[in-house]
Amino acid sequence: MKRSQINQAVRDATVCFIRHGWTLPPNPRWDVTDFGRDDFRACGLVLVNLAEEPEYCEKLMFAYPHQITPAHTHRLKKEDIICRHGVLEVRLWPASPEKCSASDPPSRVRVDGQETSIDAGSVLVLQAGSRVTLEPGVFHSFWAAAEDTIIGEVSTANDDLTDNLFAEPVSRFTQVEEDEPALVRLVSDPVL
Ligand SMILES: O=C(CO)[C@@H](O)[C@H](O)CO
Repeated sequence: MKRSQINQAVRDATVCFIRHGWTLPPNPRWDVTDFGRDDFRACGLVLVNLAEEPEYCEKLMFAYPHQITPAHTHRLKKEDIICRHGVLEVRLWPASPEKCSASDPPSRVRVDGQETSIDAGSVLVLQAGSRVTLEPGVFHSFWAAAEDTIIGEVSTANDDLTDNLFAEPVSRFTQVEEDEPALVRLVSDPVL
């Protein structure tokens, strides 16, 4: 990604967070990625790592409408993905998507704490305030289905270097092309 695109995404996410009352801490830990696909508006995510403790983590995320986070699961992390504002759509598979078929028995996930049956590859629509609880091994892909969608994540330990298993080859962190000065430092930027 170009640094100018990253700067614009940080500005757009900041405006959206402020507009809906999500005040960031000083020196937020920004993470902006196109998952190596080089088509950020179609595939990408803006994240702020709010808490990064060994026992628990929290993130605040922003996605443009229909911008997708590609199908992945986690080796160890259990997480709640939360729609904080707007509408969030989450596609779920009990295992790697290419191993699932429509005839598989429905799997159980918890939505707002309630066990729910869901067919492999079907889409959950989360309205603001709702969350889905994902155990390690459950593949998920998500996107914003409305303007100003703000996404929360509360989880066990997060390690984006080693814990993501993507269904298709992607690169978790983007390669940055420096075309203007950086507005913020990303978690993936080299330490100077
Ligand atoms: O786990 C998630 C979303 O499910 C993010 O925290 C990761 O950073 C995506 O790679």
